[in-house]
Amino acid sequence: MQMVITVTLNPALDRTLNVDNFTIGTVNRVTKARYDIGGKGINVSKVLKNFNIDSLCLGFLGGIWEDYFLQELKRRKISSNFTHIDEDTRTNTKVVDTLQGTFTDINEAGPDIKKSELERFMDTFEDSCKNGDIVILSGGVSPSVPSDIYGKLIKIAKEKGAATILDAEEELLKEGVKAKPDIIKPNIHELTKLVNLGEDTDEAIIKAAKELVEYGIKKVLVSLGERGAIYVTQNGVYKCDGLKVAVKSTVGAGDSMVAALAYSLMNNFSDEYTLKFANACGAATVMLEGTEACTLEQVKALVDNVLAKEEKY
Ligand SMILES: Nc1ncnc2c1ncn2[C@@H]1O[C@H](COP(=O)(O)OP(=O)(O)OP(=O)(O)O)[C@@H](O)[C@H]1O
Ligand SMILES: O=P(O)(O)OC[C@@]1(O)O[C@H](CO)[C@@H](O)[C@@H]1O
Repeated sequence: MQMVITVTLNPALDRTLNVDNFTIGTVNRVTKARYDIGGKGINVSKVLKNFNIDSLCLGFLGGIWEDYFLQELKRRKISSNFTHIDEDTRTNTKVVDTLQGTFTDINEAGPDIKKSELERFMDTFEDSCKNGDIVILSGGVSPSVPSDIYGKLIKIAKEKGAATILDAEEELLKEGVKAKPDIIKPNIHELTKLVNLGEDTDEAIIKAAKELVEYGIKKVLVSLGERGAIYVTQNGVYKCDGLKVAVKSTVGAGDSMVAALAYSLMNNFSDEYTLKFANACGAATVMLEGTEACTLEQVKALVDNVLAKEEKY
Protein backbone atom coordinates (compact mmCIF):
# COMPACT_ATOMS: atom_id res chain seq x y z
CA MET A 1 0.00 0.00 0.00
CA GLN A 2 1.22 3.49 -0.83
CA MET A 3 2.53 5.28 2.27
CA VAL A 4 3.44 8.87 2.95
CA ILE A 5 6.63 9.18 4.98
CA THR A 6 7.52 12.52 6.56
CA VAL A 7 11.04 13.14 7.81
CA THR A 8 11.64 15.67 10.61
CA LEU A 9 15.32 15.60 11.55
CA ASN A 10 14.98 18.52 13.98
CA PRO A 11 11.48 18.53 15.53
CA ALA A 12 10.52 21.34 17.88
CA LEU A 13 8.02 21.93 20.60
CA ASP A 14 6.54 25.18 19.30
CA ARG A 15 5.79 27.63 22.10
CA THR A 16 3.60 30.42 20.74
CA LEU A 17 3.46 33.54 22.90
CA ASN A 18 1.00 36.32 22.16
CA VAL A 19 2.49 39.66 23.21
CA ASP A 20 0.89 43.05 22.53
CA ASN A 21 3.40 45.63 21.29
CA PHE A 22 6.34 43.22 21.51
CA THR A 23 9.43 45.32 22.25
CA ILE A 24 13.09 44.29 22.30
CA GLY A 25 14.98 45.28 25.48
CA THR A 26 12.00 45.53 27.86
CA VAL A 27 9.81 43.20 29.91
CA ASN A 28 7.09 41.84 27.61
CA ARG A 29 3.90 40.41 29.13
CA VAL A 30 2.38 37.34 27.48
CA THR A 31 -1.39 37.49 27.01
CA LYS A 32 -1.72 33.91 25.75
CA ALA A 33 0.60 30.92 25.42
CA ARG A 34 0.18 27.63 23.58
CA TYR A 35 2.30 24.59 22.86
CA ASP A 36 2.21 22.44 19.72
CA ILE A 37 4.34 19.56 18.57
CA GLY A 38 6.10 20.88 15.50
CA GLY A 39 8.91 20.68 13.05
CA LYS A 40 8.05 20.84 9.39
CA GLY A 41 7.60 17.12 8.63
CA ILE A 42 5.45 16.58 11.73
CA ASN A 43 3.30 19.53 10.69
CA VAL A 44 2.82 17.95 7.26
CA SER A 45 1.68 14.72 8.95
CA LYS A 46 -0.75 16.68 11.16
CA VAL A 47 -2.34 18.31 8.10
CA LEU A 48 -2.50 15.00 6.19
CA LYS A 49 -4.23 13.38 9.17
CA ASN A 50 -6.85 16.14 9.03
CA PHE A 51 -7.23 15.22 5.35
CA ASN A 52 -7.78 11.54 6.34
CA ILE A 53 -4.38 10.48 5.01
CA ASP A 54 -2.15 8.30 7.18
CA SER A 55 1.56 8.93 7.21
CA LEU A 56 4.62 7.66 9.02
CA CYS A 57 6.75 10.24 10.87
CA LEU A 58 10.50 9.59 11.02
CA GLY A 59 13.34 11.65 12.49
CA PHE A 60 14.96 12.19 15.88
CA LEU A 61 13.35 12.66 19.30
CA GLY A 62 14.94 12.77 22.72
CA GLY A 63 14.97 14.11 26.26
CA ILE A 64 12.33 16.08 28.07
CA TRP A 65 9.82 16.36 25.20
CA GLU A 66 10.12 12.90 23.69
CA ASP A 67 7.23 11.34 25.64
CA TYR A 68 5.02 14.36 25.02
CA PHE A 69 5.60 14.14 21.25
CA LEU A 70 4.86 10.41 21.25
CA GLN A 71 1.70 10.89 23.32
CA GLU A 72 0.48 13.70 21.06
CA LEU A 73 1.19 11.71 17.89
CA LYS A 74 -0.68 8.75 19.39
CA ARG A 75 -3.60 10.96 20.37
CA ARG A 76 -3.76 12.21 16.79
CA LYS A 77 -3.45 8.61 15.50
CA ILE A 78 -0.28 9.48 13.53
CA SER A 79 2.18 6.58 13.15
CA SER A 80 5.81 7.23 13.96
CA ASN A 81 9.15 5.47 14.26
CA PHE A 82 11.48 8.15 15.60
CA THR A 83 15.12 7.39 16.30
CA HIS A 84 15.79 8.00 19.99
CA ILE A 85 18.61 10.45 20.77
CA ASP A 86 20.34 11.27 24.05
CA GLU A 87 19.97 15.06 23.93
CA ASP A 88 16.79 17.13 24.22
CA THR A 89 14.52 17.87 21.28
CA ARG A 90 14.46 21.68 20.91
CA THR A 91 11.83 24.24 21.86
CA ASN A 92 11.09 26.98 19.29
CA THR A 93 9.50 30.19 20.46
CA LYS A 94 7.09 32.10 18.24
CA VAL A 95 6.05 35.61 19.26
CA VAL A 96 2.76 36.81 17.79
CA ASP A 97 1.97 40.51 18.08
CA THR A 98 -1.43 41.10 16.54
CA LEU A 99 -1.34 44.83 17.34
CA GLN A 100 1.78 45.45 15.27
CA GLY A 101 1.02 42.55 12.91
CA THR A 102 4.42 40.94 13.48
CA PHE A 103 5.33 37.26 13.71
CA THR A 104 8.77 36.50 15.17
CA ASP A 105 10.37 33.04 15.18
CA ILE A 106 13.17 32.22 17.63
CA ASN A 107 14.33 28.75 16.57
CA GLU A 108 16.90 26.80 18.57
CA ALA A 109 19.77 25.03 16.78
CA GLY A 110 18.72 21.65 18.12
CA PRO A 111 20.42 18.75 19.88
CA ASP A 112 23.70 17.14 18.96
CA ILE A 113 23.09 14.01 16.90
CA LYS A 114 25.70 11.32 17.45
CA LYS A 115 27.18 9.35 14.55
CA SER A 116 25.56 6.14 15.85
CA GLU A 117 22.15 7.90 16.11
CA LEU A 118 22.42 9.12 12.53
CA GLU A 119 23.35 5.63 11.35
CA ARG A 120 20.34 4.15 13.15
CA PHE A 121 18.10 6.73 11.51
CA MET A 122 19.53 5.95 8.05
CA ASP A 123 18.74 2.26 8.56
CA THR A 124 15.19 3.03 9.70
CA PHE A 125 14.69 5.31 6.70
CA GLU A 126 15.97 2.75 4.22
CA ASP A 127 13.81 0.01 5.75
CA SER A 128 10.70 2.22 5.67
CA CYS A 129 10.76 3.44 2.02
CA LYS A 130 8.96 1.36 -0.57
CA ASN A 131 8.09 1.56 -4.25
CA GLY A 132 5.21 4.02 -4.77
CA ASP A 133 5.60 5.81 -1.42
CA ILE A 134 5.69 9.59 -1.14
CA VAL A 135 8.65 10.73 0.94
CA ILE A 136 8.61 14.26 2.36
CA LEU A 137 11.86 15.78 3.62
CA SER A 138 11.23 19.01 5.50
CA GLY A 139 12.99 21.53 7.67
CA GLY A 140 16.37 22.23 9.16
CA VAL A 141 18.81 19.91 10.89
CA SER A 142 21.00 20.13 13.98
CA PRO A 143 24.50 21.49 13.33
CA SER A 144 26.02 18.01 13.72
CA VAL A 145 24.01 16.58 10.81
CA PRO A 146 25.80 16.92 7.43
CA SER A 147 24.27 19.33 4.94
CA ASP A 148 24.12 16.69 2.18
CA ILE A 149 21.74 14.53 4.29
CA TYR A 150 18.70 15.25 2.12
CA GLY A 151 20.68 14.44 -1.02
CA LYS A 152 21.50 11.04 0.46
CA LEU A 153 17.90 10.40 1.57
CA ILE A 154 16.51 11.42 -1.82
CA LYS A 155 18.91 9.01 -3.54
CA ILE A 156 17.79 6.14 -1.28
CA ALA A 157 14.09 6.96 -1.72
CA LYS A 158 14.42 7.22 -5.50
CA GLU A 159 16.27 3.91 -5.71
CA LYS A 160 13.34 2.33 -3.87
CA GLY A 161 10.90 3.87 -6.36
CA ALA A 162 9.40 6.48 -4.02
CA ALA A 163 8.41 10.02 -5.06
CA THR A 164 10.24 12.75 -3.13
CA ILE A 165 9.24 16.23 -1.97
CA LEU A 166 11.89 18.54 -0.48
CA ASP A 167 11.23 21.64 1.64
CA ALA A 168 14.49 22.99 3.02
CA GLU A 169 16.73 26.04 2.93
CA GLU A 170 20.31 27.11 2.27
CA GLU A 171 22.91 24.30 1.89
CA LEU A 172 20.34 21.59 2.71
CA LEU A 173 18.27 22.70 -0.27
CA LYS A 174 21.27 23.26 -2.54
CA GLU A 175 22.68 19.80 -1.81
CA GLY A 176 19.23 18.18 -1.90
CA VAL A 177 18.45 19.65 -5.32
CA LYS A 178 21.54 17.92 -6.74
CA ALA A 179 19.76 14.59 -6.11
CA LYS A 180 16.79 15.86 -8.20
CA PRO A 181 13.77 15.40 -5.91
CA ASP A 182 10.46 15.22 -7.77
CA ILE A 183 9.06 18.37 -6.15
CA ILE A 184 10.51 21.28 -4.16
CA LYS A 185 8.62 24.02 -2.27
CA PRO A 186 10.95 26.93 -1.67
CA ASN A 187 9.61 30.20 -0.30
CA ILE A 188 10.87 33.33 -2.02
CA HIS A 189 13.85 33.70 0.36
CA GLU A 190 14.90 30.09 -0.14
CA LEU A 191 14.60 30.38 -3.92
CA THR A 192 16.57 33.64 -3.90
CA LYS A 193 19.51 31.97 -2.15
CA LEU A 194 19.26 28.77 -4.20
CA VAL A 195 19.55 30.43 -7.60
CA ASN A 196 20.97 33.87 -6.73
CA LEU A 197 17.72 35.50 -7.81
CA GLY A 198 18.44 39.18 -8.49
CA GLU A 199 14.88 40.48 -8.16
CA ASP A 200 11.66 38.92 -6.87
CA THR A 201 9.42 39.78 -9.82
CA ASP A 202 7.07 37.08 -11.13
CA GLU A 203 9.12 36.95 -14.34
CA ALA A 204 12.40 36.32 -12.48
CA ILE A 205 10.77 33.68 -10.25
CA ILE A 206 9.23 31.88 -13.23
CA LYS A 207 12.52 31.92 -15.16
CA ALA A 208 14.40 30.46 -12.17
CA ALA A 209 11.74 27.81 -11.53
CA LYS A 210 11.71 26.83 -15.22
CA GLU A 211 15.47 26.33 -15.09
CA LEU A 212 15.03 24.03 -12.08
CA VAL A 213 12.41 22.03 -14.01
CA GLU A 214 14.80 21.79 -16.99
CA TYR A 215 17.49 20.58 -14.55
CA GLY A 216 15.26 17.63 -13.62
CA ILE A 217 12.94 18.66 -10.79
CA LYS A 218 9.46 17.87 -12.05
CA LYS A 219 7.52 20.50 -10.11
CA VAL A 220 8.57 23.69 -8.31
CA LEU A 221 6.06 25.40 -6.02
CA VAL A 222 7.31 28.83 -4.93
CA SER A 223 5.35 30.18 -1.97
CA LEU A 224 5.20 33.95 -1.73
CA GLY A 225 3.50 34.55 1.62
CA GLU A 226 0.51 36.87 1.33
CA ARG A 227 1.41 37.40 -2.35
CA GLY A 228 0.24 33.83 -3.11
CA ALA A 229 2.28 31.28 -5.06
CA ILE A 230 3.75 30.33 -8.43
CA TYR A 231 3.79 26.72 -9.62
CA VAL A 232 6.04 25.65 -12.48
CA THR A 233 5.85 22.08 -13.75
CA GLN A 234 6.74 20.12 -16.88
CA ASN A 235 3.21 20.99 -18.11
CA GLY A 236 3.19 24.74 -17.62
CA VAL A 237 3.37 27.82 -15.44
CA TYR A 238 0.56 28.66 -12.99
CA LYS A 239 0.10 31.65 -10.72
CA CYS A 240 -2.34 32.70 -8.02
CA ASP A 241 -2.74 35.60 -5.62
CA GLY A 242 -2.93 35.10 -1.87
CA LEU A 243 -6.36 35.12 -0.25
CA LYS A 244 -7.23 38.04 1.99
CA VAL A 245 -7.77 36.42 5.38
CA ALA A 246 -7.39 37.35 9.06
CA VAL A 247 -3.95 36.13 10.09
CA LYS A 248 -3.48 34.56 13.53
CA SER A 249 -0.13 32.78 13.01
CA THR A 250 1.97 32.26 9.91
CA VAL A 251 3.78 29.22 11.34
CA GLY A 252 3.22 26.06 9.31
CA ALA A 253 1.66 27.75 6.25
CA GLY A 254 4.42 26.35 4.04
CA ASP A 255 4.05 22.91 5.62
CA SER A 256 0.35 22.82 4.78
CA MET A 257 1.29 23.53 1.14
CA VAL A 258 3.67 20.58 1.21
CA ALA A 259 0.86 18.42 2.60
CA ALA A 260 -1.29 19.74 -0.25
CA LEU A 261 1.33 18.64 -2.79
CA ALA A 262 1.27 15.08 -1.42
CA TYR A 263 -2.54 15.09 -1.27
CA SER A 264 -2.69 16.33 -4.87
CA LEU A 265 -0.37 13.55 -6.05
CA MET A 266 -2.55 10.98 -4.31
CA ASN A 267 -5.71 12.41 -5.83
CA ASN A 268 -4.29 13.08 -9.32
CA PHE A 269 -5.19 16.77 -9.16
CA SER A 270 -4.27 18.86 -12.20
CA ASP A 271 -1.37 21.29 -11.74
CA GLU A 272 -3.76 24.24 -11.75
CA TYR A 273 -6.01 22.70 -9.09
CA THR A 274 -2.97 21.65 -7.05
CA LEU A 275 -1.90 25.29 -6.90
CA LYS A 276 -5.41 26.42 -5.90
CA PHE A 277 -5.62 23.72 -3.25
CA ALA A 278 -2.14 24.45 -1.87
CA ASN A 279 -2.83 28.17 -1.70
CA ALA A 280 -6.12 27.52 0.12
CA CYS A 281 -4.21 25.31 2.59
CA GLY A 282 -1.72 28.12 3.23
CA ALA A 283 -4.49 30.64 3.81
CA ALA A 284 -6.44 28.23 6.04
CA THR A 285 -3.33 27.67 8.17
CA VAL A 286 -2.54 31.34 8.78
CA MET A 287 -6.11 31.75 10.05
CA LEU A 288 -5.31 29.36 12.92
CA GLU A 289 -3.44 29.96 16.19
CA GLY A 290 0.05 28.61 16.84
CA THR A 291 1.09 25.59 14.79
CA GLU A 292 -2.42 24.24 14.39
CA ALA A 293 -3.05 22.16 11.28
CA CYS A 294 -5.74 23.23 8.80
CA THR A 295 -8.71 20.97 8.13
CA LEU A 296 -10.15 19.71 4.84
CA GLU A 297 -13.47 21.48 5.59
CA GLN A 298 -11.65 24.80 6.00
CA VAL A 299 -9.71 24.29 2.78
CA LYS A 300 -12.83 23.27 0.82
CA ALA A 301 -14.53 26.46 1.99
CA LEU A 302 -11.65 28.57 0.63
CA VAL A 303 -10.45 26.77 -2.49
CA ASP A 304 -13.02 28.17 -4.91
CA ASN A 305 -12.03 31.70 -3.92
CA VAL A 306 -8.48 31.14 -5.20
CA LEU A 307 -8.03 32.54 -8.68
CA ALA A 308 -5.30 30.52 -10.36
CA LYS A 309 -4.42 30.92 -13.99
CA GLU A 310 -2.01 29.39 -16.44
CA GLU A 311 0.59 31.86 -17.63
CA LYS A 312 1.89 31.81 -21.19
CA TYR A 313 5.69 31.62 -21.16
N1 LIG B 1 -0.64 36.68 5.21
C1 LIG B 1 -1.12 35.72 4.44
N2 LIG B 1 -2.36 35.80 3.91
C2 LIG B 1 -2.87 34.83 3.14
N3 LIG B 1 -2.20 33.70 2.82
C3 LIG B 1 -0.96 33.56 3.31
C4 LIG B 1 -0.35 34.54 4.14
N4 LIG B 1 0.88 34.12 4.47
C5 LIG B 1 1.04 32.91 3.88
N5 LIG B 1 -0.05 32.59 3.18
C6 LIG B 1 -0.28 31.36 2.40
O1 LIG B 1 0.62 30.37 2.85
C7 LIG B 1 1.55 30.02 1.81
C8 LIG B 1 2.89 29.74 2.43
O2 LIG B 1 3.42 30.92 3.02
P1 LIG B 1 4.96 31.27 3.00
O3 LIG B 1 5.39 31.60 1.62
O4 LIG B 1 5.16 32.29 4.05
O5 LIG B 1 5.59 29.85 3.37
P2 LIG B 1 6.83 29.48 4.27
O6 LIG B 1 7.80 30.61 4.35
O7 LIG B 1 7.32 28.17 3.80
O8 LIG B 1 6.07 29.29 5.66
P3 LIG B 1 6.49 28.58 7.03
O9 LIG B 1 7.99 28.35 6.99
O10 LIG B 1 6.06 29.55 8.09
O11 LIG B 1 5.71 27.31 7.09
C9 LIG B 1 1.49 31.19 0.83
O12 LIG B 1 1.89 30.80 -0.47
C10 LIG B 1 0.02 31.58 0.92
O13 LIG B 1 -0.76 30.67 0.17
O1 LIG C 1 14.24 25.44 12.05
P1 LIG C 1 13.42 24.86 10.91
O2 LIG C 1 13.47 23.37 10.89
O3 LIG C 1 13.74 25.49 9.61
O4 LIG C 1 11.91 25.28 11.18
C1 LIG C 1 11.25 24.79 12.31
C2 LIG C 1 9.88 25.41 12.41
O5 LIG C 1 9.91 26.82 12.51
O6 LIG C 1 9.16 25.07 11.23
C3 LIG C 1 7.80 24.78 11.52
C4 LIG C 1 6.91 25.67 10.73
O7 LIG C 1 7.13 25.54 9.38
C5 LIG C 1 7.66 24.92 13.03
O8 LIG C 1 6.80 23.95 13.55
C6 LIG C 1 9.06 24.82 13.55
O9 LIG C 1 9.28 25.47 14.78
